[in-house]
Amino acid sequence: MTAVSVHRVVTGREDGPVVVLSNSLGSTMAMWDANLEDLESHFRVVRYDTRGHGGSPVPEGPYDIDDVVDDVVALLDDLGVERAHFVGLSLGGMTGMRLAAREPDRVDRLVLLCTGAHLEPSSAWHDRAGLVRSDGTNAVAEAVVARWFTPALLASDPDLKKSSEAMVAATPAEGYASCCEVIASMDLRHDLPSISAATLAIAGADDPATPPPHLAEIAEHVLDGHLLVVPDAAHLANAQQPGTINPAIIEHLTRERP
Ligand SMILES: O=C(O)CCC(=O)CC(=O)O
Repeated sequence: MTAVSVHRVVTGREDGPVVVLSNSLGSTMAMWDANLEDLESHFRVVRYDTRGHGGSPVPEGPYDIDDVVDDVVALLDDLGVERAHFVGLSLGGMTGMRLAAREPDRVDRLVLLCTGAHLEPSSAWHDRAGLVRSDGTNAVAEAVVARWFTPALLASDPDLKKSSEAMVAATPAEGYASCCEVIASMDLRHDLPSISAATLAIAGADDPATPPPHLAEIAEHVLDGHLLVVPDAAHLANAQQPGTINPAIIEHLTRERP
């Protein structure tokens, strides 16, 4: 499939190293709001909406992992960026793993949050795609957000629950379903040993969607991987625990090279 020109916003230090932020299924670049200010003081920050999400085009599916990677390569080419750090959560992390394995010259360092190299069973992703195509993204919004944040946080912050469910429900059904099919057909386990970019894998201790063993597998099999498990965080750990995660990302991306 031809790459699409994704919706992007570029902010932060004009002279800083470039960091690309890649969102999760059912979200937009707004999922990085709690991380932005800290990252902008160190980096040129490129946020984008994965195809089928937010302000990006919604080509007819199905898509596969190489389609979403092609979009990132086109984005970097368009911005004249030869090589960048890449920070991705869940679907965004899968995009980062495949990009780093397939286009190693384009990726400096990687941060992979709440993601997995292979999410089974693929039938569950096809079922979710079918449900969304027939009933819309509103049909999955409440269940999805119940995995994004811990139950205690959702109970104490009804506005967060409401705005997060609205974000999922605003995702175009065809875009959401086609990205479910990216996950259904994706198996990056064979890519991991060829990822040479220094990789920080961050897990939410309470993430029911991609629990810590998924991130441990990634950290163990890439060439230079480290694992951080963040307490009191579910699937959108970056949004629930920015006070822990922002410094960890900055430290990983600015650490002196050995
Ligand atoms: O968040 C993602 O990008 C994929 C995993 C997911 O959809 C989490 C969930 O099960 O809702």
